[in-house]
Order: sequence, then structure tokens, then C-alpha cells
Amino acid sequence: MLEVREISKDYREFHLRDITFSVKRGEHFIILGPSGAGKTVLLEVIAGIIAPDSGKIFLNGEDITGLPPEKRGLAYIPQNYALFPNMSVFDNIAFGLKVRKVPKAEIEWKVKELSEVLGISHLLGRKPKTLSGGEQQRVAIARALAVEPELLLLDEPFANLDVQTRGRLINEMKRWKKELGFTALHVTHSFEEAVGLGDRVGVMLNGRLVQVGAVREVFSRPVSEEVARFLGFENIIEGLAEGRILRANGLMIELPAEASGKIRVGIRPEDIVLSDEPLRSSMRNTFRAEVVGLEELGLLVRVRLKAGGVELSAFVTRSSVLELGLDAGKNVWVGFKASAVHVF
Ligand SMILES: Nc1ncnc2c1ncn2[C@@H]1O[C@H](COP(=O)(O)OP(=O)(O)OP(=O)(O)O)[C@@H](O)[C@H]1O
Repeated sequence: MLEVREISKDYREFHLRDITFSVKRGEHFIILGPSGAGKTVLLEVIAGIIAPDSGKIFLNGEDITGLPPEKRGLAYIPQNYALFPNMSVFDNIAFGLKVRKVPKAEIEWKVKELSEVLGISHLLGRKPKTLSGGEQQRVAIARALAVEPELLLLDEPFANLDVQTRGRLINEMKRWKKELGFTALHVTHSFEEAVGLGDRVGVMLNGRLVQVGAVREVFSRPVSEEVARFLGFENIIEGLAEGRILRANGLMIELPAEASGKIRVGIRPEDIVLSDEPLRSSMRNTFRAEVVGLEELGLLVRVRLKAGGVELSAFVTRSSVLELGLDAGKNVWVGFKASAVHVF
């Protein structure tokens, strides 16, 4: 339904380059990238707020590149929600319908339906500034969906919310989508949103769309080391492969498939297990390692290790740190499955 073809936009220091992708009807498409990757610029080009230097945008086969925002049939929710501060929640949601001169009874029915699904029926008489961030986001989504847009454009919809509210809204959005059946193009830097909501994901780095695919596929098979690093493959190891074995700085690592010559592999820190005893089970890659340092990450702790001449990072829980008595200088066993080793 949405087709973006070779969109480019140059600012002095930032270049959005040849962005090409499409969104299918009913899909939740995520553009995932770090801060400054150009996600907002891309969304604003699609919304019609910024004109691209080159490239085209099609909606249901029609070229909308030159159309003003209001003629595109898209609803754009910016990061700050942009609710009308002087209007009640009801009037905010009803706004687009009133502009389109929809009969009053129909407006009331539509606002009622949307506010019930979104859980904001009790807020209809309130002004936006009296609402919490999560409530404002629900109102912004209701207002956008009221006019039944072809496509909903969401810019970091949950970025300004606390962790609990964000988790709840991610879950609820799945239900809203089922009940209301919209198509969404959603930009975010959050892996949680990408994994929780995305049907497909496009990874954006430095103004380029570097990989597009099903969420699971992109997270398990990044196309390049750059994408892998962004997606959390912290351990990148270079070595010489022969058959299923990679020799790297004193370690012999079993690979998931045969390879040959100089290659690089990536392993996620959450796929590395630490133990006091040599690990049995199906983990063929088991090595003795020394703890180099610990870093607090909130719920988890990053353990920096050295095995042979290879540096590794592993994520463990705080209770594992205590149980294993992890501290700099301590020797432990590290283990990871061959299937956790990703060959680039
Ligand atoms: N009008 C402008 N003039 C010059 N540079 C701009 C303009 N608008 C955006 N940029 C630059 O484009 C780059 C991408 O910005 P953008 O807001 O799209 O990033 P983002 O991926 O959405 O990041 P964030 O999540 O932090 O908003 C930034 O370096 C920004 O400074």
C-alpha cells in the first residue's frame, strides 16, 4: 500500500540516502535506528512536511510525493503528540470528523467506539494538559484513527513514557490493531517495540536503510557487522575457519555450519552462560575464562571476560553474580551453543 522509492534528502551534515521499502496493508512496519539516524526526517518526508530532494512516494499506486500533508490520507503522530491544548479530549478526537462535516450522531458514535477500545472513555471531558503521558498518547492515537487513515505514522510513540506504561501500551496496541485493523509505520530506537509490535523491521543507520526483513530474521541474521553491533551482538570475533571450527586467538569455536578462511562471527552477551563447573549439556563451546570487570546495567550485569586471547561480554543476573562470586580476577567457565554463533 505504501511504496517509498529512492528517497534522498540532504542537510548540511546529514544525508538521507536512497530509502526504498514498502508497507503492506494491515502491517505494522518498524523503522529501527539509533538517535540521529534520520527516522523523523523520513517520517516527515512521507507525511509531506518535508519535501525530498529526490525519490517518490506512492500510496495504493498513486504518486503522492507532491501532495500536501492533508491530501495524503495519512495520519501522523509526532513525538510530542501535538494535541490541541484548548480542546477537550472529545473535541480533539472529533476534530478531523468535524472538519470533514461528518453528521453529529456519527461523530459521537465514532468517538465512543474509539475511546472504548483505547480505554479513555472516562477522559472525554478533560483537557490534554491534565492527562498523563500514556493517556495523551492514547488520545493522540484515537484522534489519528478517527478519520480512518490509510496509514498511521508513529514517531517514537512510547519514548516519553515510563517503563511500565510503555510495556502496557505495547501490549494494548496489539489488541487495538486487531480490533480496529489499521496499518502502521512506526519509528523507534526501542528493540522492545520492534520485537513486541513489528511484523517487519527496517534497520536505519546514518541515513540509510541497511536491512529490511521479518523481525525475527533481522535480529537473528544481521546482514553486516554494523547492523549486528547495533542489534546487540557485542562479541565480534575474528578467526580462521576450517569446516565447523573457527580458530581465534587460542580458542577453537564450533560454528553452526561449515566455513573457510578468515571470517568474523558475532555472539550475543545474553547467549553466553557462566558457571563454576565445566558446562555439560549441548553446549559444545566451553572455555575457561577470567573475569576482567563487571558493569551494572540495571536488571542485568555485563561481565567482561578474557578467554585465551579473546575478550567476551556476558549478561548475567545480579543473583548469578552473587552465587558465582564474580569479581575481577576470578576464573569461571563460559559456554555458548554453536547455534548462538552468527557468521557474517
Ligand atoms: N531542518 C534540518 N536542518 C538540518 N539538519 C536537520 C534538520 N532536520 C533534521 N536534521 C538532522 O538530521 C539528522 C537526523 O535527524 P532525525 O530527527 O531524523 O533523527 P532520528 O533518527 O529521528 O533521531 P531521534 O530519535 O533522536 O529523533 C540529525 O542529525 C538532525 O540534526
